[in-house]
Amino acid sequence: MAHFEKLLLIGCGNMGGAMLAGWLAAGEDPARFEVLDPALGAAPEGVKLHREPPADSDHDCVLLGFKPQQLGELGPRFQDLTGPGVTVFSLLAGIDLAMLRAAFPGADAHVRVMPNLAARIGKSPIIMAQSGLEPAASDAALALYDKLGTALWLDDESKFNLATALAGSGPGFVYRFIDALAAAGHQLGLDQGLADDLAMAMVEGASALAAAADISPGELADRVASPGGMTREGLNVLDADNALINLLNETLQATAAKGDELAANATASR
Ligand SMILES: NC(=O)C1=CN([C@@H]2O[C@H](COP(=O)(O)OP(=O)(O)OC[C@H]3O[C@@H](n4cnc5c(N)ncnc54)[C@H](OP(=O)(O)O)[C@@H]3O)[C@@H](O)[C@H]2O)C=CC1
Ligand SMILES: O=C(O)[C@@H]1CCC=N1
Repeated sequence: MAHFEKLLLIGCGNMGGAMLAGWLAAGEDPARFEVLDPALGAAPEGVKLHREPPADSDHDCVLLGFKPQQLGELGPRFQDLTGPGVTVFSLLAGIDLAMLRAAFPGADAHVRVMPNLAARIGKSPIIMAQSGLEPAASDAALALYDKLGTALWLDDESKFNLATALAGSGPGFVYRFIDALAAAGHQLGLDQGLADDLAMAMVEGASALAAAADISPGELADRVASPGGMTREGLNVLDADNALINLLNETLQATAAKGDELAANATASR
């Protein structure tokens, strides 16, 4: 039996919209998708848009793309859309499988999915954890999300918020880094436009090289630092007292902790 032939995306904002665009760009048939979003301007061509929960949809899975803070309010409204024969895929940060099972008890299976915005261009890591999928359905789920980048099962769900902080929120931190690098270049004397262009082009090339290289980013950093040269002086600033590592440690901790808080608040509001 085929799995996940018709996906109903509930909430097509920044992340859901990026995923839908990514699937369509990867050549998926738009007829495979429907969207439920009360105020969305328009769905992509060929994708049916519902303003109200549809009574006649033949979907076999939903993808929850609204905010975790809305679970208590919206969960009860979508019981009819998540009955037997339907798998619930959820993007809701912090909301764990036990909470998804409690919110959508009629569904066949429940899957946490954590992509990032690069799903739009097929370059997102996608972390997944599941409950209730048979092996063939599990393979089909992985294949569906693999079209948006690289999908993988995280065996230990207790690490999901931490993995989310690194890979789901991560682009936000990288964009902040690019901005900060450009701002520093400008403050020290480069024209703003030149600093912006150099920072962007540098990060694009450096990350492509790191992805293609057969040595680690740490070794690559050492290759950039010519003996007795300039780069080592800058690396010394980042490395002093583990400054950068400590900063990122704190960044990931704060981000992951917010996932626990979102879950606790959603539980309290049930
Ligand atoms: N942004 C990101 O990079 C990532 C986000 N996520 C997760 O994705 C989810 C969405 O986040 P994000 O895309 O950033 O947020 P957005 O606010 O951009 O998207 C949420 C969407 O849900 C819609 N919505 C609101 N109420 C309803 C309703 N009753 N029925 C259907 N749709 C509704 C919103 O419409 P309206 O705007 O009109 O209220 C909006 O289009 C969250 O759970 C988040 O944790 C996961 C990974 C990365
Ligand atoms: O900020 C958030 O909560 C979501 C989850 C990961 C990225 N964005």
